[in-house]
Amino acid sequence: MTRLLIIGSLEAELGQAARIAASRGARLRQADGVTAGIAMARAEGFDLILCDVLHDVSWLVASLEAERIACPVVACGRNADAAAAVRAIQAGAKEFLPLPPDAELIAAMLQAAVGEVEGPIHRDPAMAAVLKRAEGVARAEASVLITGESGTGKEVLARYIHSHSRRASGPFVALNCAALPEALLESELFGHEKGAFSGAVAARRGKFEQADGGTLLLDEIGEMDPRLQAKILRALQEREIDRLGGAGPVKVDVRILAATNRDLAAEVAAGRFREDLFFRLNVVALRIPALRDRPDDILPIAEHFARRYAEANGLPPRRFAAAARGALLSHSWPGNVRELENTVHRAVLLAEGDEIGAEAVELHVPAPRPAALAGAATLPMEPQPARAIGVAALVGRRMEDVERDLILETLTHCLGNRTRAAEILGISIRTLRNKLHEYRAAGAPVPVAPGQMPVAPFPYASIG
Ligand SMILES: Nc1ncnc2c1ncn2[C@@H]1O[C@H](COP(=O)(O)OP(=O)(O)OP(=O)(O)O)[C@@H](O)[C@H]1O
Repeated sequence: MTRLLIIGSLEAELGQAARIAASRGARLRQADGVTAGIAMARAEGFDLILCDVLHDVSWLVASLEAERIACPVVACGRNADAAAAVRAIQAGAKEFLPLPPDAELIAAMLQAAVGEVEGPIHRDPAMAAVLKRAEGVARAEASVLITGESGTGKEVLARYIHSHSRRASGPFVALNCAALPEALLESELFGHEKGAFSGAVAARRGKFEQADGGTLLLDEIGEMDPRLQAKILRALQEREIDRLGGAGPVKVDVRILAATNRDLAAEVAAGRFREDLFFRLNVVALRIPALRDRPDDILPIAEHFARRYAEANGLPPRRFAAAARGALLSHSWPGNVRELENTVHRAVLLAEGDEIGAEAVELHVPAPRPAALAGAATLPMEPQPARAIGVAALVGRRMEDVERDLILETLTHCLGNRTRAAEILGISIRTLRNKLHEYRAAGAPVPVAPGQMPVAPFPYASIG
């Protein structure tokens, strides 16, 4: 179920949008203005915010970013108001929803906000076996540890388990434990009271409380430091958490799913991960095979994304030519489904003619991995972080040049989608914007997302 916050008056067309969203199963909250909306987002957590352009979308986006409240914002306004749409997108809104609302666009927007609701696309027996096991454990309350290389679909599988569980009507909340430094991660997980630390200007519910009655996915749990591991263990055992600066424990009813691309057993052996927490999380283990080990999944997933991105960009649906299918099947997909999705997205935009030809399928052949830099505790065949790939080739270059190239290359890889690029780079969107501004001023070509100019139909599939 999508938790949707609407900022604006529900009297006119926005009310219609709210009714459509509710009829599509969204759980709605409404705020009259941005200040009230931010307070609600801080306290409750949402999957999506729909904000009328009559309100200050730019301030909303900047405040969410400043408070690290990860939630996509879709701006909405009267169809004819193109200038407002452009301003909203420039202010950082993911998309623009023209009013009066179209029921199908709202459905697509809600679906994109919660990710892949249809469940993992699959045809390969190796993946079918994983899903069968996932369905089997979904209805139990046990914790599940999902492992697999980066981009194999661990979060997709976690959502699938949630949607097949008894908690399906409750919230699904995901947190990337590697994305934040320890102190911030702690307040993100457990929440804090007003004044708990300098900068805690208002009380905030943590992810545990937001997931109450539902499921909490702790992604990249292998990156969590031991002190927080102990607090997670306590939350699991006692079913209660302590807000930072709070007066006493708060009861929570949350099922924990954890995901990692590390070999947690090896992390335990190396003394970096608590054994008791490992056993607690690893009640059921699900390992998603790398895409190259389930080749029968490649074409169905590619076709799914070809349809989705054609629709999102207002292009006719096209099939892959035989040579393109051959190229997709012979690639090793070190970035797994995420890489396949990006490749297909790009191919859909580049292809000319009635079919998607091999020339539109741009495949990146990864540089060989220097053995000396390979991480000891990663899974076999794990694609290494960029720092381990070809670092020697960078010696002799200026730091700022390397940074610029990395930023622009990542943005190109993300087809100009700044939110995604900032996520991958681990920097705030504001930092990214400032850097791009500098590069543009210095004459560097900066890629722009095809969906950045709001031309109908709007590419909702790019949310998230
Ligand atoms: N079987 C699938 N069918 C359709 N889409 C998929 C499938 N598996 C993954 N995806 C898509 O691929 C992308 C990466 O998936 P996801 O984020 O779940 O991977 P992950 O293993 O959690 O990655 P990471 O380790 O980097 O967090 C997402 O856009 C997701 O929707």
